[in-house]
Amino acid sequence: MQPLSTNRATVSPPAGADQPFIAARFACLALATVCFSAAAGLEGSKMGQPLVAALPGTLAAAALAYRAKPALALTPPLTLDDVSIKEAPGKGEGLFARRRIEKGEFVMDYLGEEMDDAAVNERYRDLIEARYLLGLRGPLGLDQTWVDAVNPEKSNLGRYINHGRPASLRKVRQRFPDRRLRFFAARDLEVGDELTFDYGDDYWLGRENELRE
Ligand SMILES: C[S@@+](CC[C@H](N)C(=O)[O-])C[C@H]1O[C@@H](n2cnc3c(N)ncnc32)[C@H](O)[C@@H]1O
Repeated sequence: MQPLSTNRATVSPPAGADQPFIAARFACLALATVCFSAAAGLEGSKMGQPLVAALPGTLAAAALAYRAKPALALTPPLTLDDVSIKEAPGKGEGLFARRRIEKGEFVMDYLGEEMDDAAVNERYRDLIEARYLLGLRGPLGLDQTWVDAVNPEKSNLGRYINHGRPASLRKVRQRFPDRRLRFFAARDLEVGDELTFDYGDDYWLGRENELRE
């Protein structure tokens, strides 16, 4: 887990920061395709053998390609130089752009206290009280890690991002090397635009009356 305090670093990320990851993904896929084609093109009538031989490498390259985007090092997260915390009518406080944020730019992760089911049950008798709690499912949805950003001292600016639909941020769920939710700009944001992500329908069950899209 990264440091949890609100990030006030002054470094601003360059625009279009997720383009290298898209390039990496395509490069890996291209490599996988080349390996596969080379193996499949080997002489002989037993096509099955080279195909089987190429399979592990192809799968590994495809997995790497799939994971490359979120797992590679990113530009620094946005700070209070780039965004501000302001009143968002009907939603409490929210996060707003202080400068133009370009589509594809890395915004930040959702950081907070990492908890297991037992810790969550101990903290909250009813999950409706858990307004800053995010569940990150593992492979096949078998286990779940919780991130609770209720404490501003143990979370980051991600806790101020309100729900929106359509959202101005795109979510990327990272599972490797650690589990986290990352935000990228889904479109160009102008100064004053609100940063939002889609919380999902489940979040609003029992809270329907509060919702302002
Ligand atoms: C993670 S917090 C977001 C930051 C919060 N607005 C604040 O002031 O700290 C989630 C809570 O914000 C409010 N909220 C977020 N998006 C909303 C929306 N679209 N409509 C109404 N309330 C919203 C709800 O109270 C929700 O439980």
